[in-house]
Amino acid sequence: MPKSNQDWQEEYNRVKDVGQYIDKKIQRLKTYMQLIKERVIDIRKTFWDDVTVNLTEMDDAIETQASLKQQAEFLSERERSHGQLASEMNKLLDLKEKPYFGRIDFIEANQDTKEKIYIGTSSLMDENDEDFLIYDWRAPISSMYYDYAPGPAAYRTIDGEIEGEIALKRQYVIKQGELTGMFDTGLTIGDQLLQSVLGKFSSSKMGNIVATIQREQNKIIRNEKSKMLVVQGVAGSGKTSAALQRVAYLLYRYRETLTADQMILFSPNPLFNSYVSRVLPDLGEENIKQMTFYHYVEQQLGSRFTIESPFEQIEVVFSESESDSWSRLSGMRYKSSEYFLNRVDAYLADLMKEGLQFRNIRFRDQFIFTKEQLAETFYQFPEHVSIQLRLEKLAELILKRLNQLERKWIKADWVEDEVELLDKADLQEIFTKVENEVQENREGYHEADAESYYLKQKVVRRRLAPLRRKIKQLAFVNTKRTYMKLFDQVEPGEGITEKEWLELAKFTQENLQSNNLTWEDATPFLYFEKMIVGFEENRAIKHIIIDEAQDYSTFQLRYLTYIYPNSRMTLLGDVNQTIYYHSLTNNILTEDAIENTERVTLMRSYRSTRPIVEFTRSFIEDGDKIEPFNREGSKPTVYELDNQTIAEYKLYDCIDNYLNRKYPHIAVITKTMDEARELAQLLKKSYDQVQLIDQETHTFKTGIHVIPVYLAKGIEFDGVIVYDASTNQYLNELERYLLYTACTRAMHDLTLIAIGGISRFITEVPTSLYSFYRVHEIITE
Ligand SMILES: Nc1ncnc2c1ncn2[C@@H]1O[C@H](COP(=O)(O)OP(=O)(O)OP(=O)(O)O)[C@@H](O)[C@H]1O
Repeated sequence: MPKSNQDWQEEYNRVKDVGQYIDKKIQRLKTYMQLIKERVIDIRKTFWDDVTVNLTEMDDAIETQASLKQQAEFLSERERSHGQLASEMNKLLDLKEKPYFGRIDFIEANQDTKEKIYIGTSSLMDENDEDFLIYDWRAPISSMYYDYAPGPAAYRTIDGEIEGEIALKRQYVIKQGELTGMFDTGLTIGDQLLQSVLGKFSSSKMGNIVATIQREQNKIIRNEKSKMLVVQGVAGSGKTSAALQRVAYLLYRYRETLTADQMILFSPNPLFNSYVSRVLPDLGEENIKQMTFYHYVEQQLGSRFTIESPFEQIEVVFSESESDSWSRLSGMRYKSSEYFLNRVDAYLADLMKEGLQFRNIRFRDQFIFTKEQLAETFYQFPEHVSIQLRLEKLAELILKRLNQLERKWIKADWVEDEVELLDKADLQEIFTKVENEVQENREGYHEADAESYYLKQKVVRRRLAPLRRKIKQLAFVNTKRTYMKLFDQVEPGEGITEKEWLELAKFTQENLQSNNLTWEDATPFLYFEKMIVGFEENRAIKHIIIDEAQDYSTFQLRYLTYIYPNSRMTLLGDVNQTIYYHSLTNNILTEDAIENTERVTLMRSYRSTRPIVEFTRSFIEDGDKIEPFNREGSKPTVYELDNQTIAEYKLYDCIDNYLNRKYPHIAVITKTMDEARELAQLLKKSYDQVQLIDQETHTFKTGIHVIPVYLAKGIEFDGVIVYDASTNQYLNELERYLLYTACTRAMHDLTLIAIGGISRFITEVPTSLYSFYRVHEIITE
């Protein structure tokens, strides 16, 4: 729709006017903040002047304490309000740059007036605090901007649905407070604007998408009803983006009852944490806690076990073959299956009757309870009493026994010896205690005896403290040994032969025996243990968001629902980007079993150019259903090269090409960590800014990244080189997904280099969709 000059002028002037008004507010706020700052400095300086310190009498001391408390509260209140004003200031500074990005003109049903709704990242009221100059993108009325084309429209408020008509929908390009472009749009929000946003170079930090949220993404962002929201979205469809805008939306929508520390994002790797860390602060919200599931398991079990990381497990998968007589692969699949979960649950039920393993409780080589005695007492409880309750009762009993023994040990010789080792502070504490008791004038009180008794008691209690702590933690039950015994029962079950089961049992038990936890055992073991000793529930968490959810097992999901019982869940993933072997057969995104679930599917891919999407979607089943966003670019290039020397030469060539295009983020994606390490070493000889990404890398910078595919999850690069895309690297089903994941990281350019024959997944792609070169030798001058 052509815009008239008058329209343009009016909009141009409005941006200027709003800008001036924001400037005025900034100045006012600055002055006010300066005042508060001076006051805070003043209070700090004169803090002690305003406190009356008098410690002579008890009453005076109490008064002093109250006066101190009052002064400290006053100071922290001022500091807090300075903090709030600083956040208000940040919002205003952002609005000054870009006050709004969209507008709808809405005529409410049965009313004549047309309301112009300008939409930005936060709201702004006029001078009289009466009208909105800008509406927050999360306000109920703003939802129509994302959901409707011009014509009939409606939005929901707490009082019900408001119907009406959108007379105009407009988008703005505002740079540094100046209007530089505007478009009147139809249903989809500004193909034109989206084109320009998506065509830009990548950034080290993901940006927000509030100006161009698409309708189907808006469904995810504003979903409020579902206890569980499952999003299956193709690569680059904006799952992570939608998830983060959803967090911002929920924080706004429930600002009275929900805070950032009540939400957790489970992310695929540490690098991803850094990559998405700016989205929420840029939207004026605090970041929420982010962690990987591995990190969580480490926190829980890391002090007792060496835990294999999920990435180490992937590397094992690459080196194993299913045709081996027994491979860990079948174990991985088995241990993450619903079947195994049921097996574990059945075993837990059996433990109510028999089989729970205990540890001897000893103190200084003396048995307090043997494991047999503990088992006997445990199984004397009625069968219906839960394991956890029985253990708690048992702990009480043990602690009681310890109290009795403590009195006996106080008289022991070793205690006498150790009293000599007590330090000054300990002695002082006991002397004061005795002094106080002397003052109580108890009859027959003997000071020296009391001192000696308390000193010995101190020695015994100190020595007993670790044991008491362990007993309170129910550490006298041997969960490891009990879990190991599960594998003594010969019961192969689904998809696993008896011979395989025996191998699997031996492998599991040997590992556990030496305190090594494979990744496939980590969650089942954790689940098993917590079912016995009790889950540490975190009832404060109200929302958890799981990105790359396709890689989670049923166990992991079940576990999370147990530890966050009050939480809603948002699961986002893509079955075609599965990187864990176990998920090939049990993918939670495709399971129907999850109850109370709402599902949303995203089929449009925004990250990559049309030619890249057309190429990559050919690798996967039903790929033709993936809709590319119409952004032009060159076709992916595939090189089939005879040997490594030529391949390396081509690699340099491609990197030079990408560098010439000034791509800020270039990735050389390998299959394994070893390959990445070797290549990074090689490339560092010729280029600055080469960064090897491993599982410890926490920050994402500009430059050339050499990265194994499984660590590139969730991240994007301007130009991607897949090295090496040969048939012996990408052959089986899991490798199909890996190749798809690697290629879909590319925004603008994609090159695949294969040493020897190209992968069968590439040969399945119609040749019209890529440029192909076979090179036997490189001729240089
Ligand atoms: N509505 C949108 N407006 C602008 N950019 C968008 C929009 N939706 C997605 N994008 C962009 O597309 C790219 C991919 O988005 P995102 O990483 O959220 O997708 P994803 O589905 O999580 O991808 P993957 O599963 O492949 O990691 C990002 O650069 C994001 O900014």
